[in-house]
Amino acid sequence: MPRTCFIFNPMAGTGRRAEFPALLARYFGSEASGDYLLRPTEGPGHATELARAAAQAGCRVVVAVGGDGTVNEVGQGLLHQENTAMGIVPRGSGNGLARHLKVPLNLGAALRRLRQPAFSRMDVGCINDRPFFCTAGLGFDARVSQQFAQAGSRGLSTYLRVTLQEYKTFEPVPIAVDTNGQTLRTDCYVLAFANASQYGNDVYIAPNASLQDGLLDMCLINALPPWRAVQVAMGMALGTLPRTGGAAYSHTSHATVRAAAPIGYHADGDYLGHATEFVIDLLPLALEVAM
Ligand SMILES: Nc1ncnc2c1ncn2[C@@H]1O[C@H](COP(=O)(O)OP(=O)(O)OP(=O)(O)O)[C@@H](O)[C@H]1O
Repeated sequence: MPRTCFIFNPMAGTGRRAEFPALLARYFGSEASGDYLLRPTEGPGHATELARAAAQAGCRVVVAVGGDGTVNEVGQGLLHQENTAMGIVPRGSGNGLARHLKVPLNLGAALRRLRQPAFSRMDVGCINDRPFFCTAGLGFDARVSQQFAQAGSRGLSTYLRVTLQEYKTFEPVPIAVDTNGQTLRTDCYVLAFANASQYGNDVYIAPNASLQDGLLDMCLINALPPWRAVQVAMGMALGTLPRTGGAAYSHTSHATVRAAAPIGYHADGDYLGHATEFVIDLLPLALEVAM
């Protein structure tokens, strides 16, 4: 069995897709020589099956070639698999986890590193039993994920357009958050749980988040009048959100949330639906990564 399996989402990102197999051949030799496996995905969820099968067949590294959605699916397939680490070749639009891990955004450079990777472990979050590797959250960011998925195009400009459009109509929902022995009652504009620091595209929701501290950075934004929206947007872009006063932070490994009305939620930018009850947990160092 080859040591490395590349799981390639041909629909991820905004650029040219056909070039990846040729690039892979340049850095890893030909697939026929048995040096690696290349497995294109055929639709949502397929990367999880392919990753699990590759791990069970004995691959040491399974590489997600795509964005955070592909990383999430591959990561889910590798959870609880001994001796298989996840690599990333960032081919998505946002690439939040890859950026946090400082994986080169240049595909050739990312592939070169994977020829002799360094291994480490990272924490994994769960929201209502769905694993997330980068961020999860309730409220406005989930609404943006929901609308972005339906926008018909991807990339930063679509993301910004959708964000502005949804800002005009989004109404906060009253919530109660139980964590660290306390109950916090507030209106929720955004309640984010950050394992990694950013949403992608270097938009930082929790710039101090660590993948190895056994904790999620919980970030609450409870009102967004226009002046605060500008403050929050600037803080996210510059990585200075904690210093703006526009968001309140705490750290947690377990939280429950009850909402007064159904509220949307997402994991790694994938909109998961609406709910009124949420359980958020952290699995310490549950995934091995190869970078
Ligand atoms: N063959 C396919 N056809 C259509 N969709 C696919 C296919 N394979 C995977 N997908 C789906 O494509 C979605 C988007 O992939 P991904 O998130 O990796 O890219 P992205 O959205 O461009 O990047 P990012 O999440 O970093 O912004 C994933 O949710 C995945 O389930």
